[in-house]
Amino acid sequence: MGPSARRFVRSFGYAWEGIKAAVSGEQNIKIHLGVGCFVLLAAYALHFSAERFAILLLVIGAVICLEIMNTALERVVDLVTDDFHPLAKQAKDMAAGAVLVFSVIAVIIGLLLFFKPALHYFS
Ligand SMILES: Nc1ncnc2c1ncn2[C@@H]1O[C@H](COP(=O)(O)OP(=O)(O)OP(=O)(O)O)[C@@H](O)[C@H]1O
Repeated sequence: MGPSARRFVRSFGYAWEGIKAAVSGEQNIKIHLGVGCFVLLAAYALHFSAERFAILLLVIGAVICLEIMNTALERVVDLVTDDFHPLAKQAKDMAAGAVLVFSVIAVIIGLLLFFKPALHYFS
């Protein structure tokens, strides 16, 4: 393997370490992962079309990515200051707000995606 290929593989290793650190350190990410797996299983059971499945995967992936970015930002803020700082509060609260906004959108998209297949399944 050449040096650039080795660097490429190593960067995957660092990214994997970041994912593991975020998941093990944050209860919210564990919950979102659990809910995501459950929703994917439910979609499979309801025989979702490829298009519905793709949208669902996109939404679940986006929520988890946002959670990881939020966690990264929390770490950076904690690294910069141990003291109370209004800007630190704003930064953390804004990142948490971004997760909240997309989580609400994700629930709405989920309901829209599940409505027809669930109706079809239970009728
Ligand atoms: N250094 C800081 N200065 C000012 N406000 C802060 C600071 N650190 C955290 N806060 C605020 O205190 C509240 C709780 O933050 P806390 O650190 O307990 O949780 P978090 O870092 O947001 O999330 P987690 O519990 O997952 O680490 C939030 O409103 C956050 O913005």
